[in-house]
Amino acid sequence: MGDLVGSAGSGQPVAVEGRSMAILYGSETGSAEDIAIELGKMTERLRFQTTVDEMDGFKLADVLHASLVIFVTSTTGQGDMPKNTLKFWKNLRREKLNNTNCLGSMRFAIFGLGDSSYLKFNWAARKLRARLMQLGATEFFRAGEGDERHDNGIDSIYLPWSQELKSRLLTNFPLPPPLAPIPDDVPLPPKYSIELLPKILDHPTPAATPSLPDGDHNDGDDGDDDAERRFQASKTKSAARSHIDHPKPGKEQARQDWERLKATFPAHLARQDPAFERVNPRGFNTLDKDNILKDHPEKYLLKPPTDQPSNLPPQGLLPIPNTFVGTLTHHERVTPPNHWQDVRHLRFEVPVGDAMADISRGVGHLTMSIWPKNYPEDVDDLIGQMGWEEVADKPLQLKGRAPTGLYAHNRVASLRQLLTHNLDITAVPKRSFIRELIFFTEDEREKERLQELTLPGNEQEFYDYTCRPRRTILELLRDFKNVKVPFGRVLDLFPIIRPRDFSVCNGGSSFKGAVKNDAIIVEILAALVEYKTIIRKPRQGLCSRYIKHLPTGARLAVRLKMSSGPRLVPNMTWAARPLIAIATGTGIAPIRAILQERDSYENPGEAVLFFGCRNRAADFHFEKEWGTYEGAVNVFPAFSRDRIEPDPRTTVSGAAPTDPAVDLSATSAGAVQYDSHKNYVQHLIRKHAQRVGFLMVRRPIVCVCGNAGRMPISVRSALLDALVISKVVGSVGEAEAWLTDPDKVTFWQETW
Ligand SMILES: Cc1cc2nc3c(=O)[nH]c(=O)nc-3n(C[C@H](O)[C@H](O)[C@H](O)COP(=O)(O)O)c2cc1C
Repeated sequence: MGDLVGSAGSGQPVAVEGRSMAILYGSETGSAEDIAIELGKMTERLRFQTTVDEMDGFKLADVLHASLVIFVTSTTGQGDMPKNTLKFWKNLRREKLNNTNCLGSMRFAIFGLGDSSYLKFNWAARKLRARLMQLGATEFFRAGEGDERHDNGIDSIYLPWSQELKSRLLTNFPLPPPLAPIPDDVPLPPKYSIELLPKILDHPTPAATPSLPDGDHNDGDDGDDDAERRFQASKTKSAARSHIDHPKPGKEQARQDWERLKATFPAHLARQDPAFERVNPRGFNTLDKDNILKDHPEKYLLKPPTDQPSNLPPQGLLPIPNTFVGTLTHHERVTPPNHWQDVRHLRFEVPVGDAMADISRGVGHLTMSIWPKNYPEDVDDLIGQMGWEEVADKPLQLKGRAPTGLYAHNRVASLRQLLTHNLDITAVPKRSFIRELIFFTEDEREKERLQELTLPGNEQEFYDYTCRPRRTILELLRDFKNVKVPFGRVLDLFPIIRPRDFSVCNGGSSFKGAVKNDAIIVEILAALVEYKTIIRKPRQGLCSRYIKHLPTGARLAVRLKMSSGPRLVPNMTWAARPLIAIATGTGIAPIRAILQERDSYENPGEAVLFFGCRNRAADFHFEKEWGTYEGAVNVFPAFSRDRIEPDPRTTVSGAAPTDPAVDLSATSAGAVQYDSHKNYVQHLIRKHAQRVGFLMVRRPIVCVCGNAGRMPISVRSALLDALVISKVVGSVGEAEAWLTDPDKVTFWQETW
């Protein structure tokens, strides 16, 4: 971290010497990372020399060089730290640091992201904060705890917190006169650099993607070596269509882009110019507030998703570290065609080679990550909108640091390849994205509208325009037609495609029933995300659309990792413990894996499964399987949309199937009419309270998987009631203590 850097268009340096800020994040699915990036932009404007990276990207010693440190972390698993913090966290927890006051010089602030439906709300941030203070660090600003359960999600807490933090920084860390913060309408210098290479790609078609060399282990060959080699090698091949281009040298191109950018400002001057309206005689209807916010579906060129798009995303494997090459061997829609939800059962054959022993240890507890890709029609669309046709298929070299999670062979890719494999052009735009667009349009109305959408106080408007209709970046760019992003800025602007994690839904012999010795069979159950939004335009999640059309035989880079929390089937002793599983929808996936894994041991313990779905006929997943397990698995399905009637198949043989006359006065719900009108898992838990109580005193494993939100809260309350109803304890307070005592119950929740 060093001297003055760059210039922010005012002739003044961007950062002040010795005024440095390290922003360290821990994130599983990107929310904490987005916040860290946004905070980074804020502190850059306050002229802190700012570095934003995941915690594991920092060495503890380096962090101490920063004047101030901001930590942003989500909580995952059961109150656990996110994966990209584990190295840093381990370092911080070393015993030899105890009583050393080694962080005595650190001044920090922390923002946590969590979900209050979890038992251990925001525990990662709390644990981290406690340890930092224990090692002598000083908190310079109060901790913030965002909660997904709030009306506007994390923003409800984050926005006021960050505004207050900004004021505090301005007051407590004043800038030396005559410096002032960089105004919001002056662009910040680019962070990432890509330059044109003076050769064309050997496969300049939309479908062109680099492919892996031999072998099935995807090693993530992401080195910096000899970027030209591949192009040289293809020279003869592509001679017929090759032409020598003379692009500007990268630095010169970047400088020109930068000058052009700066020239579009300051915005307020243009806005005040009365001639502006005259030189823009075309109507601004599409940008008028009413049109933008009310939205007219017919404005969009996007066709509703068809069942078989003509042009599928290209196959081809990115050099993603620690991945294997999985081949799709089975792909089936398991819900009827007329059912509202499209759920897919996919099976992959994955040669894992030497990693077999490691992976086998995690069976029953694994997730599989898949990196989705964009469709060629969307990529073409964006290239057209931005006017990138000339450069779209030319090789680009990534210089310096690349954004976290961006993978390209030898750091060379065409713009089309980046847009296809790396950049999430159909994500719902974040506030920081919209704010950046202001710098890329010369149309004053557009600038003004973009600004309005991001102003503090306009959260509802922002939310109505982006999240509620789940508008995509592509669609937003169609609304703001004059936004032209220089291709060299794509890495600064567009989010990176993140892998989507799916719980592996098989275990035991089904998992290890290998075709070859070093191959395993991995199955997932994927509910495709398809929305009908308030603007009546059907929407699909990026990964859902990708999976929907994946043909059998497709080869994908997949990563297998252990879910967080305790391993639930590590050995025979654990397999023999009772299991109380509660799942809704595709939350059944990890439960099935656990049941199959338990079944591979002799004498697995008794299991009860409360499974919530809509209809027996539509989404009672794996119905036919439940009777085939060796161990006792008693399944109590709760069909929320079917007529409720006693079903002999759902009762426990030999055990009390229904409640006796119970005294409900001590339960949380008082006199609960638990199964008179509704049929959800929580009602069945109360109904079968005696069975639940019977298992609760036998040191069970309790798993809750499925939808986040009300479900885990209601289930918890029902479990507490079951403990009271079955007279295991005398009050809800005692039940609470029972459920949270790790010596009595192992509690595991995975909801999303
Ligand atoms: C599998 C899973 C486990 C979670 N566990 C917890 C938890 O124990 N405590 C909590 O407060 N939030 C928990 N959350 C909520 C996340 O912290 C929250 O959604 C956050 O915004 C995610 O941020 P990220 O995308 O940066 O990881 C969990 C979320 C998921 C999907």
